Amino acid sequence: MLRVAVPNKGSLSEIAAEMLAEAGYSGRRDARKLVHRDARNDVEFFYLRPRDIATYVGSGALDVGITGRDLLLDSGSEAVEISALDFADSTFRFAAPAEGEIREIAHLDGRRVATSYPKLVDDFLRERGVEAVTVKLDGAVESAVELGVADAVADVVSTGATLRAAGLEIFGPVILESTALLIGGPERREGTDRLLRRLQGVLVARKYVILEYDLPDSLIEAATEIASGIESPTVSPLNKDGWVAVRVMVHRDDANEVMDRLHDLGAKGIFVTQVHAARF
Ligand SMILES: Nc1ncnc2c1ncn2[C@@H]1O[C@H](COP(=O)(O)OP(=O)(O)OP(=O)(O)O)[C@@H](O)[C@H]1O
Ligand SMILES: O=P(O)(O)OC[C@H]1O[C@H](OP(=O)(O)OP(=O)(O)O)[C@H](O)[C@@H]1O
Ligand SMILES: [Mg+2]
Repeated sequence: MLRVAVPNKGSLSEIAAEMLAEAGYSGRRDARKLVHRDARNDVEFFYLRPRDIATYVGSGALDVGITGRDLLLDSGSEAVEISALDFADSTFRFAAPAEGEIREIAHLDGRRVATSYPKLVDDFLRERGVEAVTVKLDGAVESAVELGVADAVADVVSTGATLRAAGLEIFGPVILESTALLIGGPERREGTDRLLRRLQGVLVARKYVILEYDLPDSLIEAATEIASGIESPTVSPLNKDGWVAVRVMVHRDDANEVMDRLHDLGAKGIFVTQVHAARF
């Protein structure tokens, strides 16, 4: 039975649970439950703090887990990235008071940097020869400067709204680009590949739609240039001389533009359907 670590709280938990459900797994019904066994799929889910997941997986206590790249690297665990999961994208950045003196990482020498990711920050600064004191906080790190416990912060940035609201401005290089990951131990356990294929199926289903339309067969080449599909479009005969039916996968975000272009080319009866699941 594959033992899977799933985030029980925070930014990752809801989408992780949604993806597993879309991938055909049953999940816990009660948010206080710590373990859920999906016997049909031969998987057991352990609901854990996102920050602890890399520790469990790296030690071999659990086989795989869903967590953020920033949390994985900060943990110092031996767990490895198996695949990115296309959610919880963020960058990890330094920030200091706008109009202040700290404008580059060299200015952090001898200063205090508040963060929830002390290893990530220490490693980054040490490699660049900067000696700062990291102040470990659990969250709401942006308040640390205003409240006088630090001179700068290093934190997760998505829209930047939290930093702006605290009067802080980003400076220095990107510390890390983070995203949600499927992680595993140093050795890949049996059953991991099946979970990975299912999650990748969910990613494809979220990203693509199926476009179908009818077209004079003389226009197939031009239509393929507009939408070429993953391999190539499926073209079937219609019961009308000189016409074909075409089926093709397109990026969800491009679907309307592609439909407009196919319409202008001469396609008829263009419609879009959802992909519910996929295997590649
Ligand atoms: N605003 C955000 N946008 C995108 N990803 C985020 C955001 N905040 C946190 N993350 C990502 O979520 C993961 C952090 O998990 P964590 O549980 O700490 O989330 P959280 O929202 O900070 O939860 P909490 O603060 O309630 O503990 C990290 O990988 C981090 O990069
Ligand atoms: O750039 P933004 O879109 O504003 O998002 C970034 C903020 O989101 C997260 O905070 P969260 O809500 O998780 O609170 P926390 O600081 O307690 O972790 C993160 O720690 C930043 O503070
Ligand atoms: Mg947070």
